[in-house]
Amino acid sequence: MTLDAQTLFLSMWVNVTLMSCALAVGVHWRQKTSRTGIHAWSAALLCQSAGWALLMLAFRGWPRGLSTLGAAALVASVGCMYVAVQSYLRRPVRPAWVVVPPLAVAVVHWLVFSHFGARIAVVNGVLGVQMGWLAWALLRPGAAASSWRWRWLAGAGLAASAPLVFGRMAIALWAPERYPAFDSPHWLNALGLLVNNACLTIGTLAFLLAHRDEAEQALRRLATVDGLTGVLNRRTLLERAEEQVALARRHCQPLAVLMLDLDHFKEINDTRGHPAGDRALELFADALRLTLRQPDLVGRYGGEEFCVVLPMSGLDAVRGIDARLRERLQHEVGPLLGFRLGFSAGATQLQPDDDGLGAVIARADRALYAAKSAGRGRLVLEGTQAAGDAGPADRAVLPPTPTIDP
Ligand SMILES: Nc1nc2c(ncn2[C@@H]2O[C@H](COP(=O)(O)OP(=O)(O)OP(=O)(O)O)[C@@H](O)[C@H]2O)c(=O)[nH]1
Repeated sequence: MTLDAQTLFLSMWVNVTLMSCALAVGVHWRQKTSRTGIHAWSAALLCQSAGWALLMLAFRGWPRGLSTLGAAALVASVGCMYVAVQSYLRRPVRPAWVVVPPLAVAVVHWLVFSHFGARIAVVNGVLGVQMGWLAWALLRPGAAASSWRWRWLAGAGLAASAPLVFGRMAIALWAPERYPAFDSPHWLNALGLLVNNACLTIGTLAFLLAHRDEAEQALRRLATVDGLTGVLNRRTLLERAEEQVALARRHCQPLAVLMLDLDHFKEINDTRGHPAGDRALELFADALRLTLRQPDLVGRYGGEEFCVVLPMSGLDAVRGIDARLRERLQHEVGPLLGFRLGFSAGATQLQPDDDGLGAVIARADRALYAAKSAGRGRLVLEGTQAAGDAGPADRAVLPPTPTIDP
């Protein structure tokens, strides 16, 4: 069996065109997650398909114009691959890197068209540099936190293609008379078509994997994080807090739980509307996150109620957090919202006889209720007897700070 370049070309062209159409139709344009990356890859395949078709058509007529357009389309195709790669590596896309190479190649190809070696060398040189750079961006160690599977697949395909393209450039530069015409049955053409086809098929698989990984991450995020505020949702908070309680009990370490509830929140909704209420919740959660340390857990416990779990911490830490949060609300959040936001808080510590998280949260909730009953805008501490500590339990009501004035 001999490798027929025309049959190989046709099978590559049909494959690339079908993959491009299937991706464009199969991955909905309105889908929010990882939309840019997969559609950029689909556009790359479409440019490949157009580029190769134009190069073939150039043998039938208007060779200068059609082969110039074909060369520009192939370079534009690698520009679209760059957008796909940057999108999944979460790196910024420089529009100039997408637009300038195909335009420059088109101009130079048109100008040096009568010089066979030069025009082939220019196109292949630019393609080789683009592919080599992309392969490096994908394969270099520590390229991104994203999954190595798709990076490796896409990078390997590009790394295999780049030397072939550079080889074509070298022949065109130094032995143009030996350069095989694109439609001739030469082994170099057959090899190029085979590698190109394999690289694009593997690339499609790689970007589908990247797309799936990103969608999976988005789903995982949706399942663990509260959509409005970005803090943990109640279920995830309780799961992680339960683990922290078990650890604290095993190692006789302190652990504090702080419940916070916005004051007069209903009034904000009623007088300023729900969007203002939502914005207040978002800014409150942001302020809370900024006030906490990395190992602390924060979650939305109910509508305008938040729960904070502080591993390895006692009530002193709670006092500090409460004071810093009130400060932040007054000086940073208030001016952003245009009104003052206040909260009540109740806190407690893990006790040696607590049988689990439920008991600790129930005590913190009671302390929060006491803070509300005592006039809001304050912190109530309950149960200072820490795990492993034999001191008496007490309850302290911290003085109120200015509450909301909606
Ligand atoms: N905008 C908005 N409002 C919410 C959300 N979740 C709960 N709420 C509202 O929060 C309000 C809570 O009202 P209350 O339980 O009376 O609490 P409050 O007005 O803060 O009163 P105190 O806690 O006693 O100071 C209700 O009107 C809920 O509809 C939300 O996600 N967005």
